[in-house]
Amino acid sequence: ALTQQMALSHLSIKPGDCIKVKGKIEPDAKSFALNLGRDGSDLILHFNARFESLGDVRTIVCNSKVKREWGSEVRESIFPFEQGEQTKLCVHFNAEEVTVKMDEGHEIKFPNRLGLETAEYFAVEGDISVRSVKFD
Ligand SMILES: C=CCO[C@@H]1O[C@H](CO)[C@@H](O[C@@H]2O[C@H](CO)[C@H](O)[C@H](OCc3cn(-c4n[nH]c(N)n4)nn3)[C@H]2O)[C@H](O)[C@H]1NC(C)=O
Repeated sequence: ALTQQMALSHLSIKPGDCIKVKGKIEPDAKSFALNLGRDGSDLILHFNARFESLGDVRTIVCNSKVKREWGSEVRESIFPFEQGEQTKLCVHFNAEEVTVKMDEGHEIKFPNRLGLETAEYFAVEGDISVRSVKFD
């Protein structure tokens, strides 16, 4: 399992809000993840950047979680992260999809399988040290 760096709950994140995370990826990072949803058991997005983990190399794996059960994974085609570097991610969602904007304009979209209209939970885990989290 990934070490939890930060978990915020009792939020009321609305469609259109942007969650901006700035952090530094560890020099020997294997994996880091962002989780957004109702709580740790019900996630509209688990965004897992794997440098080298679970058989994946430099691959973003996205998934959802419903009542603690993982959904079906999607492996993205971009991997705009480097070990030891600063990174900035902006997560926002609506009832249809979740969007993650990364550095240099890279962007991925993932279906909002739970159809959540608000999110109360946001967590960051793995080999990243979070410098700031902004909701605006
Ligand atoms: C090929 C073998 C079977 O498939 C593999 O099955 C693994 C286990 O489900 C998949 O890894 C999980 O993928 C999840 C997203 O779909 C998460 O990234 C999960 O790591 C986050 C995590 C671990 N844990 C955790 N570990 N131990 C406990 N108690 N909790 N909780 N959350 C990973 O452990 C992994 O991504 C998946 N790989 C493929 C290629 O499908």
